Amino acid sequence: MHKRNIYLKKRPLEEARELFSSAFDWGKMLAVRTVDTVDALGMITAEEVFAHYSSPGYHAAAMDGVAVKASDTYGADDENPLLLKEGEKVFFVNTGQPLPGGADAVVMIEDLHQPGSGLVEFRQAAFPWQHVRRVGEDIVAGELLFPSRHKLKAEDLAALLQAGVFHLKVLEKPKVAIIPTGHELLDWQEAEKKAPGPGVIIESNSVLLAGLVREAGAEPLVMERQPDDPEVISRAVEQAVESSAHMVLLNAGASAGSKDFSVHVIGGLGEVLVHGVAVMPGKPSILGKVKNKPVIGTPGYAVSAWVCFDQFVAPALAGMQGQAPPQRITVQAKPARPLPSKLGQEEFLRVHLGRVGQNMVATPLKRGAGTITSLTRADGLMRIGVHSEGLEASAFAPAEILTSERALENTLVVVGSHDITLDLLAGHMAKKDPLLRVSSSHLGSLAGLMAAKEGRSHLGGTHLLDTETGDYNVSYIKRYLPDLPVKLVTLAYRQQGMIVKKGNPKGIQSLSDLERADVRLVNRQAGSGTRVLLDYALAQEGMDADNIRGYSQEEYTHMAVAVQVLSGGADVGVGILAAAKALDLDFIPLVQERYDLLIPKEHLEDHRVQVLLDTLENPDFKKAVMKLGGYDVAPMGRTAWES
Ligand SMILES: Nc1nc2c(c(=O)[nH]1)N[C@H]1C(S)=C(S)[C@@H](COP(=O)(O)OP(=O)(O)OC[C@H]3O[C@@H](n4cnc5c(N)ncnc54)[C@H](O)[C@@H]3O)O[C@H]1N2
Ligand code: MOO
Repeated sequence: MHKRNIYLKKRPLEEARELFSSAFDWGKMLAVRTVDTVDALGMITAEEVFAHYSSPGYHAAAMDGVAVKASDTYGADDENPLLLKEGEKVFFVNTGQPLPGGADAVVMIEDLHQPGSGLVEFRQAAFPWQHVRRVGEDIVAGELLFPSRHKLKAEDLAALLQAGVFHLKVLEKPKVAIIPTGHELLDWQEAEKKAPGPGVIIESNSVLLAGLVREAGAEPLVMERQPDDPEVISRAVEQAVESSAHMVLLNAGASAGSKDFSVHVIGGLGEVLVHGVAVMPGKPSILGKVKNKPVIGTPGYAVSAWVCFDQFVAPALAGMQGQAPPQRITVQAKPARPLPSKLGQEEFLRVHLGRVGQNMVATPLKRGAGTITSLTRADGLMRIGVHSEGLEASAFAPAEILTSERALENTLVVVGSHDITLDLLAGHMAKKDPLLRVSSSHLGSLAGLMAAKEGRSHLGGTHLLDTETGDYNVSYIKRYLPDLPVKLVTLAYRQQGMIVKKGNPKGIQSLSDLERADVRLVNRQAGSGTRVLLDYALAQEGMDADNIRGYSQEEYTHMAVAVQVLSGGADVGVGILAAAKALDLDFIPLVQERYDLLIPKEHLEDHRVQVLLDTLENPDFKKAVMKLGGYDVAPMGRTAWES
């Protein structure tokens, strides 16, 4: 068996970047070539560019009217109108036309009177060069238009043509070879024919990396996928290094698995500069050098590959093209909940961002390196430093923006209990206002109450049963938010019950079955309404949580509970019917409960909240919720209580 990798040394990110950047002469990697100006969009100038022609090349009328010699009009005013003869001293011109001999000013057609017989009347003197674009007003022949290493935009190409520069020297585009590796990978064309089975992964990193390469102004060369065989991979890397590519990305096999060969391959062909970086995701990144070309081992997990690209490849491609490393705009944001992080490594946390009152609130997305949706849904990145154990919910920290600043102002921030209708709601709200987005954090009802209290959300879902009165939410709000004016709006009544495998193989019928030795529960987190419900039901039945296997195994959403049941992590979980239906699981009803939205009154007039409240009146939305199953939408939008 091949020896497993042990990281040479986990380098701090900055040190790894420095080692990599100083190992190459980036600025000298790209050849220079001449292209037609019209084809040079996005290219980088290889030398200074000077104008050949002036623009305009002649004195031109800047307005429609007449050209005159200004001094011929001196003395004209309302009392002393001046008549000049057309063709002698006055010449009609249109915008852009050259001034006829001797003329040095243009009078706009609106300011003239034409009494007839070729005479033009002036009631105001013109001053020299009025409404005239003089030779070289814009560009003077010989002047510097662009420095070397300037990235050409559309307006730059237009200026170059005006200046008579029709061909110019640019840097060739960097070429980046991408080699996907892994026995388990399946091309999408094959996956289209038949859904991949266990152990088979649809190959998607090559499209991820190729896209990122393009966005960095370079050209991807996606090579054939390679099996987990060090000799074969080595040959492929060698071939890529010998090719016209300026850089090679060897994807996956970067970490310590028995089939992770990248570091041996790169080391065998050349030199490993860095293996292992103190970042997460992206830890197993490999930075190497083969025949003076950079060869990078990008980790197999998509987010890790993205971080590796973002931190090493993108700055390198910028350096090759004489550009500063890309830098994102940052905002100061408050995390919607405390975000603990491992000491000793920098974490790149993907977050939703949205403004609540004065605060920009950051809601963390999934943290796993294999969760590509944590990137597709991210508005920002919060970086938790190597020496930090995490971010506190009350403290501001910088977030790098991945989307537009405008989008951040259009996000409704929802923190509280999870309900599947909240996901539907976002789509229906967008029909009313396409710019609106919803960021939903599923932390449970009680955490939602706290977020509302602390100004970290616009609203939150809650379904906290008052075990004494049988009512929902009100007593909790009175206890936890005594001073916050709020409105409680009902979203729906919903069916809670036990989610079990299709066909109910364990024959679970009632709560008492949870105490059976062959039954394993997946629970919801403390502070969630569903947990309150289960604990209450157990107490009523006189059951002891200690006798329930899996009671301490917690999940944060109904869907996560259903996934555990589906995948065999548990036999039963308490949740809503819609979650069971979504995964084709069976369901044993327990109770119908009221699910409300808690809205602090200070946000009631907010446009985003208004759109939400309007959507609760929308029959299409109600229909869509009913279709999920297990919901009674009759009370949707009703005020359940207000303080
Ligand atoms: N014992 C240890 N295991 C792991 C460690 C470690 O330090 N010790 N590191 C973990 C970390 S962190 C990461 S990140 C991953 C990535 O490791 P590899 O670069 O070796 O990647 P693979 O194991 O080959 O693949 C991971 C994952 O990604 C999928 N994959 C690979 N290529 C593609 C592709 N082209 N398109 C889509 N998906 C791809 C692959 O199938 C795997 O599921 O390792 C941890 N393990
Ligand atoms: O650090 Mo790995 O890069 O978590 O996924």
